[in-house]
Amino acid sequence: MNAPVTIDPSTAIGPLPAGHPAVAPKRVGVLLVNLGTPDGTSYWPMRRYLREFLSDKRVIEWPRALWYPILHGIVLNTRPKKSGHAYDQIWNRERGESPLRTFTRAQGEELAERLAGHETIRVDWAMRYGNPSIASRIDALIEQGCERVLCFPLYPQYSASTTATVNDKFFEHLSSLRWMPAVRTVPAYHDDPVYIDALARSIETHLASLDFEPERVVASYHGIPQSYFRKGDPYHCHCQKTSRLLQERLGWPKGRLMTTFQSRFGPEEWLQPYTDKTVEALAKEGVKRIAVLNPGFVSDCLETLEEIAGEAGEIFLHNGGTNFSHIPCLNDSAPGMDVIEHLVRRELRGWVE
Ligand SMILES: C=CC1=C(C)c2cc3[nH]c(cc4nc(cc5[nH]c(cc1n2)c(C)c5CCC(=O)O)C(CCC(=O)O)=C4C)c(C)c3C=C
Ligand SMILES: [Fe+2]
Ligand SMILES: [Fe+2]
Repeated sequence: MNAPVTIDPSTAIGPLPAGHPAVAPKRVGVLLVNLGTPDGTSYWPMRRYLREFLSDKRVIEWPRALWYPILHGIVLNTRPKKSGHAYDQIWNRERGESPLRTFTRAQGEELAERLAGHETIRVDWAMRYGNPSIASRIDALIEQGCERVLCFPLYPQYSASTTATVNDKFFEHLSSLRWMPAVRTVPAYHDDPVYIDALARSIETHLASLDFEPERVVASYHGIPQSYFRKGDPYHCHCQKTSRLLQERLGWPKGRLMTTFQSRFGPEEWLQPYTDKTVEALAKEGVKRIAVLNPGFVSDCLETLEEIAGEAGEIFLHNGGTNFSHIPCLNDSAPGMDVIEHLVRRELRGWVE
């Protein structure tokens, strides 16, 4: 019988017994996770991405027996071409990837720089759907010696269809590991003062750069089906609270900042008022100048660049508006990184001093 190992492998004091696996230094990992992205805009990469995304029960809650025939029989035959065309309008050709991936990488790199004073911290980033996968980046963090990992779903407002599914995927991979790291997840931060202040500063800076003064500013959030809200998803309340705090922080009169919901998918009723219908109605009522921001998106992506900066702008101008401007997401701007850094430092308390 072998003699028991008397050294503490986590501190690696003393020589390891023959055959003992190499012991890495103790580190703390931070994993930023955003929604996802196809690897390319042509049919097959689009189809692979949409298949993974739209097979998620947290995203489409319909019974599988009802949804799968529609998904595989109709959606995956028609949507890849349509979505591929939309991605083509915004694709980052220099890097060969979607803007969401470019911005998420930039956020990861900038956060790593901001935390460089802490030798034990390693920062990485991943996508819930597509690449780099959450599993592959957890493995990479563990390989670097991370025994503790903070998972950061990059969504200010909680929704089961975004925050929860990132955490599901994170825990799914942990369940396959023999030596599981200790973990924490970053909660939604829809009412965090640092986030509200960053949004307000981004609005003020953008409006100051315009050669017109918008009569209305529209805060457009990604929608969810009404049925998810009725089942208890707090997303709608989180969005409303973000808008209220933002309006208070800006010191604007009631009504100047409007809240709307975009990106409907499928036949169900979604959260209202709808963004496209609202900008159309504003133009028809005689409002000439508006600006739109997307407080629920940490990075610009298909839904902000193509659907809002592109389509919503066209709808507004086509119906009588004269000036339309899209206020960029916080992305990797200094105020945006202040938010991410603030939340990560707060959640690492007790793990990193
Ligand atoms: C029932 C379907 C969907 C729900 C619920 C949903 C919720 C939801 N999504 C985001 C953020 C993003 N969604 C993005 C794209 C996107 N979303 C859906 C459907 C649902 N989203 C679809 C079908 C698509 C793809 C669009 C297309 O192919 O035409 C993106 C953009 C990704 C990118 O790479 O640019 C984001 C971000 C939130 C915040 C949310 C609920 C709160
Ligand atoms: Fe979505
Ligand atoms: Fe969209």
